[in-house]
Amino acid sequence: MTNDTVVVVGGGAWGTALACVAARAGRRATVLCRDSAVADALSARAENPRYLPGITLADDIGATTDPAVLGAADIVILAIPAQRLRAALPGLAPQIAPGARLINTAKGIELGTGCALSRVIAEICPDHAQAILSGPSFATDVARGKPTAVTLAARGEASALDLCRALSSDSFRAYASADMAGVETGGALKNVYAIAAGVVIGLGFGESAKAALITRAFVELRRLGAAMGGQPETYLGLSGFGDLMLSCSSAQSRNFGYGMALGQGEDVTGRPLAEGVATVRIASRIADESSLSAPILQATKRLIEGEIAPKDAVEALLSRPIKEEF
Ligand SMILES: NC(=O)C1=CN([C@@H]2O[C@H](COP(=O)(O)OP(=O)(O)OC[C@H]3O[C@@H](n4cnc5c(N)ncnc54)[C@H](OP(=O)(O)O)[C@@H]3O)[C@@H](O)[C@H]2O)C=CC1
Ligand SMILES: O=C(CO)COP(=O)(O)O
Repeated sequence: MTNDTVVVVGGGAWGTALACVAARAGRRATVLCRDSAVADALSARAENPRYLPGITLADDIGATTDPAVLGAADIVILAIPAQRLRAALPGLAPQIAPGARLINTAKGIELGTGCALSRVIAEICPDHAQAILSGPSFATDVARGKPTAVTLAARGEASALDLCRALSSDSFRAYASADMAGVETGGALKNVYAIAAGVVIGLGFGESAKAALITRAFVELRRLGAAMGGQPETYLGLSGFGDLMLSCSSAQSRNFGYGMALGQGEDVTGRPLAEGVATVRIASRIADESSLSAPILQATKRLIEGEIAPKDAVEALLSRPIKEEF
């Protein structure tokens, strides 16, 4: 398989960082932006002042707003928000080269339908093989070339390994997996628990409480993920435990930041993208329909919907009946 040319759809923080990843791995990388001002800044100054201000990017990254660039791609990386995929893809799909492989990097579950994003992509691009890249990776770290490791899942070990090789470099290491459902659900659900961890810190409940929350969140995440088709061991890896840990422990995470603001009683309108807000709504419906116990997820949903105050949500979790840990 030829992997020379990578087109990244989405000129935001993650799309820009992933174009740097591809360029560092020796690929010809182009970002397909929606906004010509972002494309111009990337091309002329190797900068993305809107989404990654202050970071000088590799100067061999191309940028355009012309979807025709997809016609020359061997690999198309999708880096636009989860809830935008269904609307964005139909305009792009006819332009994508027939043999190109798609790698989705958005983290979420479709709100209106409960569909995994891989299903949304398969419905709109049925003839293209797809993969999922997910794991503990902040765009700012990755764009700066700081060491990062992620999971890359595809149907078939050979395909996953081939894509891992195509994107890995001395600062970015991708591990192959064949468990697309496990990698996808881990990335989507960790955002919900990052909001919950942010709430705990925003309330001033401290690091011990946060560690307890993360540990119990991990139990829930594995339970929900398994019900959505993931394999248990996948959640122990970078795209599961790794990403949960990162996102629940750093204010760099937009989901954690959203939760912290909620915990501090701030107005969250207009905050940066927090994918967990949509995911918690649909995941709570999925949990209810399958009668799965997910108290942290359900409390987070009630809190986000304004049905319960942050402090009461945490107290409700602590006052549940005493039971065995496992
Ligand atoms: N940032 C990170 O550290 C990481 C992010 N991710 C995931 O990557 C995905 C994207 O996140 P991120 O890049 O950070 O988000 P940003 O908010 O930084 O950027 C979103 C980008 O998507 C573009 N976009 C939105 N809607 C459309 C559309 N309909 N068609 C084309 N482009 C569109 C925006 O364009 P415009 O500027 O024109 O609005 C913007 O360039 C999310 O699912 C996130 O969870 C995964 C790992 C790490
Ligand atoms: O997914 C991420 C890190 O792996 C980015 O997290 P946020 O979307 O919460 O910023």
